[in-house]
Amino acid sequence: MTKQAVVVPVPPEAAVPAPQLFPYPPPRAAGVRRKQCLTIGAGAGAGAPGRVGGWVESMRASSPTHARAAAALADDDDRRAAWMVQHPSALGKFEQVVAASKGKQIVVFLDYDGTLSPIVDDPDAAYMSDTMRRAVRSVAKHFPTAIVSGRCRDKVFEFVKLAELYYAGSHGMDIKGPAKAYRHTKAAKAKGVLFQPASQFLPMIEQVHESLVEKTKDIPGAKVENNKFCVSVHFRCVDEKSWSALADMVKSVLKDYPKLKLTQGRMVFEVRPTIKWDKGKALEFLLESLGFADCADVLPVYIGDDRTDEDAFKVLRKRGNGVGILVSKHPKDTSASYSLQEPAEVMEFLLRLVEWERLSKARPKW
Ligand SMILES: O=P(O)(O)OC[C@H]1O[C@H](O[C@H]2O[C@H](CO)[C@@H](O)[C@H](O)[C@H]2O)[C@H](O)[C@@H](O)[C@@H]1O
Repeated sequence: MTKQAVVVPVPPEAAVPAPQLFPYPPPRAAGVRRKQCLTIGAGAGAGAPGRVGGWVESMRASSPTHARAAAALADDDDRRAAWMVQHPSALGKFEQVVAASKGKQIVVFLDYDGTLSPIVDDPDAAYMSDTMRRAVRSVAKHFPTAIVSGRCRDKVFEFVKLAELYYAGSHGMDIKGPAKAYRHTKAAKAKGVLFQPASQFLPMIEQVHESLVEKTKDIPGAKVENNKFCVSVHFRCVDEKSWSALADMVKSVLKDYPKLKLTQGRMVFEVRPTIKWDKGKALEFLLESLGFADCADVLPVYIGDDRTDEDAFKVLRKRGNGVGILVSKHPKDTSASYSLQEPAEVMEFLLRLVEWERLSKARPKW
């Protein structure tokens, strides 16, 4: 077993005080540094001198190889143990998680890549297993369930293939509900909901997508993905020596589009409209559409692995209501309260949630 694969158990209850659902401000785990913010605002597309070094550093930080090497240097085991105290396993603390739902309707929000499907080199081959699909289908039978993804909504639907779910594609900028309303929901408007707050950006995103494809075509391994209201530029398969050149190219395209901003995910640049809309806003929108604007009625459970999921974790913290679960094998600065290591653990958690709901007699239903 490699060092990274070692699961550091959460110390016994007696030794470690049970974490609050939402300790605020979120405690910083020892040795975990806040990630550099890569958002480029209006007009700052390519101008900032000396920024390329920062970009490459951040690109390295999103590479597991570098993260592992850095973690090893900084005494990985100790850091992980400290981090796990602050972000215990949602499986290990399952009873604590579901206890918070007493008298409330659980609503489940699931990120796709890295949460329901393993991270792979080819974004077009990020398939979800049939067993995971069955688990998500079972969850949706019991709880309103939404997929919240950076991908184009149609593409994520092609992977998930479950018509009974809500889908929020393009980082929440393209929200669609199932044709049939959930019996668990309280609001009629949840049925057939469609919300696209960035629709005026469509022509601009098309243009930028074309420019990025053209500009990056000579960088081996670079892949530009059109996610409808946003564009991804992947560098997972790009030689590290070309990362700086790629970052420069993306920035040079964006300098003509001050209404677009650049953020970074797992070995990917994400070009998005500057509108104040993200996965956190999508979560709030969906809760309201489902008739659960009031925190007293609902327990949102959000599971995700990426930086963009942090917007949703922050919303849960701000509401003081909900369970944020980060999928990660490594300590990361996060606003989530709990952790799961990988998609296989996400599936186990979902199945346990279904089983718990089946066995639960006392909890009121809507
Ligand atoms: O919000 P998500 O559903 O997590 O989408 C975020 C990005 O996910 C995809 O990229 C990531 O997964 C790929 C396949 O495993 C991997 O090759 C890539 O390195 C990851 O960043 C998707 O392709 C992007 O468009 C999404 O923005």
